[in-house]
Amino acid sequence: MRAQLRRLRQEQRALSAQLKQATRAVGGAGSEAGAEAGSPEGPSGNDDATALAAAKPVALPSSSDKKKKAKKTKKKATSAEAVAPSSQTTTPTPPVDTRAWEGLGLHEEILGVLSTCGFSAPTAVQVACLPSALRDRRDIIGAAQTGSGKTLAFGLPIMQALLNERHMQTPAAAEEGPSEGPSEEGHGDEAPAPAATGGKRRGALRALILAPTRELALQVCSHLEVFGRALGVRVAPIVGGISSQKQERLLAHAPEVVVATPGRLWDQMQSGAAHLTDFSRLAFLVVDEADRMVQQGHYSELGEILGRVDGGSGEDGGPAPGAPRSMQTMIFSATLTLPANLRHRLKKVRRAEEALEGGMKGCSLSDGDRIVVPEGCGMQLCLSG
Ligand SMILES: Nc1ncnc2c1ncn2[C@@H]1O[C@H](COP(=O)(O)OP(=O)(O)OP(=O)(O)O)[C@@H](O)[C@H]1O
Repeated sequence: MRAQLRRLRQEQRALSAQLKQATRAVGGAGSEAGAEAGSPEGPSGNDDATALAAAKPVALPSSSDKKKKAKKTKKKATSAEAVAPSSQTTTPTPPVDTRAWEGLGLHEEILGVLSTCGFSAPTAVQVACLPSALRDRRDIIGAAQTGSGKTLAFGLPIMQALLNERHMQTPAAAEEGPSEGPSEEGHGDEAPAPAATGGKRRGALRALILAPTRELALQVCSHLEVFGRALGVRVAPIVGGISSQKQERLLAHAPEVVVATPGRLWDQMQSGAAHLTDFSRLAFLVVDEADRMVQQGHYSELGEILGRVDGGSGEDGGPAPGAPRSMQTMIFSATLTLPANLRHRLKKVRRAEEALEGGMKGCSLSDGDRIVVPEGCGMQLCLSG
């Protein structure tokens, strides 16, 4: 019995030594990543969380990081100049093989960014959405769980379209590659214009992404900025918590991509903010977390915004001069596929459908439990687990 006990103790000691060694190894790498990425945890942070971040060789925030960052952002956003850190220092990681992305129709430069981000393969929702969005330029209703990679499912088609445009317009300048990315201050503020524009600010808003909360909007913005910096596409947020001076500065740079919450965007639109009066060149409208959008009481602002974006004058509902000719609409939600309370959720989506009338033409909900996308309506339904 004693011998058995001794053996057990020895095994326990050996195990705990192994555990310590492993923790040190992981903690070291995690601390580095945390410190470089400006992790709030720092070297002495939560081991598990930093280990996860370190294990994922990506510049973009992981889901756990996103939650931490959302909290951090929430705190920061209450101060006058608050925006989430856009220029996260990237952890230098060896580029990964991106052959798994081939066949989806992505530009080589985008594959390059995916490689440096460490994204070796697309997620299911990305596989489901990208070909339809990129090649067929179809409208998308995308539904997939939180953390499944929806941001790039709608973000990459936007980046690709702007990149293609740049290549077509100024092949010589495009070969020179993008200029320096946005400043460390964040979210494109005071950044130089991309080289492809010959130093001039590009004019019109090309993509509008709506998210229900400022935290989500800032997360999406940060994700896309990683690509924007590399590709010379300016991305900026319009959310509460950013001072009006800072907001003006951001818009003065005429970002091609704006990520906004409906409330703040509508305020800015009503006050005639520069860059938000002409949607005639808008090529993408994305509504992220569409069901939450309705839950969070953005219904009326969303309706107003979509009215303007869709070319309604806002008064008689008729098409405004210069209304966008061919806008691609993508509506994403994390919750459409969850079986629990599906009917309940669909009721909310039905209201969302009304609010999003402009973007969901031709798509309806059946009496049962699924969204009906009629054949040939030009809309792709992408569901993923
Ligand atoms: N192809 C990929 N390979 C590896 N990681 C990826 C890939 N695409 C996205 N990610 C990472 O997965 C995480 C979740 O992605 P994303 O934020 O787009 O998910 P989401 O579905 O929008 O989640 P949420 O509903 O919470 O916004 C992010 O950290 C992102 O950097």
